[in-house]
Amino acid sequence: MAVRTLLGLLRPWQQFRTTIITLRGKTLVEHGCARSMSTDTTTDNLTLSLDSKTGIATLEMHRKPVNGLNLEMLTDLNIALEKAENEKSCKGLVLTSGLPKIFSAGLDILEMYQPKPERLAEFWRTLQNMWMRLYGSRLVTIAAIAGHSPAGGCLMAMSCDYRVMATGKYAIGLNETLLGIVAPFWFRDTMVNTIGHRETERALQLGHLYGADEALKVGLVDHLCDQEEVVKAATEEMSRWLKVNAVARQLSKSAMRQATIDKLVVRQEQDIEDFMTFVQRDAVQKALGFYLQSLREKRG
Ligand SMILES: CC/C=C\C/C=C\CCCC/C=C/C(=O)SCCNC(=O)CCNC(=O)[C@H](O)C(C)(C)COP(=O)(O)OP(=O)(O)OC[C@H]1O[C@@H](n2cnc3c(N)ncnc32)[C@H](O)[C@@H]1OP(=O)(O)O
Repeated sequence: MAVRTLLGLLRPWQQFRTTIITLRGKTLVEHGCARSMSTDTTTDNLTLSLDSKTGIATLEMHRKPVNGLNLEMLTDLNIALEKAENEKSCKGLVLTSGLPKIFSAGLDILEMYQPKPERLAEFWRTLQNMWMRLYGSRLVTIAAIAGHSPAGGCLMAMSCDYRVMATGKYAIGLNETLLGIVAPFWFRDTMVNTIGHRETERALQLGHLYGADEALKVGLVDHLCDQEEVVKAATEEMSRWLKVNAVARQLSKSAMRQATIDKLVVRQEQDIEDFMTFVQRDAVQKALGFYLQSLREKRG
């Protein structure tokens, strides 16, 4: 409190600071404003910025070409989410993409194809941690989806409290079976919690990718709007959520979600082992190889 009061006496130009942090050999540049306690972070993969007036942070993913979730991207996401979580003045987070026509293509398949075991384990643990952080966040989290969002992209969107999606020819869903792989139990649980058991059962087996209208109909997303409006619509919706008593809302969220998170907490090591065994099977490697090939051939 005393620090805040002192900072308030500083002139605006005295309050800005730039910090450079080096992390895993990469450089994060921070532009912070001491008065608002806000901190903006940009990495190769994302930008986190906080609007100090509203307390709404925007987390924009921009890993080319398709926001594929590799180890580095997931690490950056964990750091950004933790930073927003720990920033007292931050109340809500809009998760979006800076790439056209893509929210996220999900896990970077190259992390799973012909992997090095040590990195594979770290990759999966970092994904688990990112999901637990996002799904259990104290913040109001809204996904602004202006593009495709298969598999891991869909998981991230479902882990938010509310989803705004652009109308258009974009697809969202857990399509793992189309790759010859199986969505892990915590992906499945998150979908069951979002659209119910029967719809999840059907969608998972078929690897169904929903168009925007259909996603709205089954409750996979909550609102549709024009592509250019998704972030604005997400921010407008956020202001409604931020009017609710924060403690009551957070306790309600945790009452609904904590049991699902705890299931992974107690099985985290086993889940890593299961993943490693499954992914390194010959048949799975073959299926992933074919899928990667088909993606490449699609481009011609
Ligand atoms: C017992 C069980 C225990 C444990 C569980 C075990 C198993 C593991 C479960 C793992 C869960 C997996 C989750 C996932 O997220 S898997 C990833 C699923 N993602 C996809 O299927 C999306 C694939 N991509 C697409 O469909 C299209 O790319 C997309 C997103 C619609 C965009 O289309 P477009 O704009 O036309 O772009 P391109 O297709 O031309 O792609 C450009 C470029 O990117 C490459 N690429 C695309 N997606 C991925 C990806 N997910 N990973 C890696 N690379 C990707 C694509 O090949 C192109 O590359 P190029 O070299 O040709 O430029």
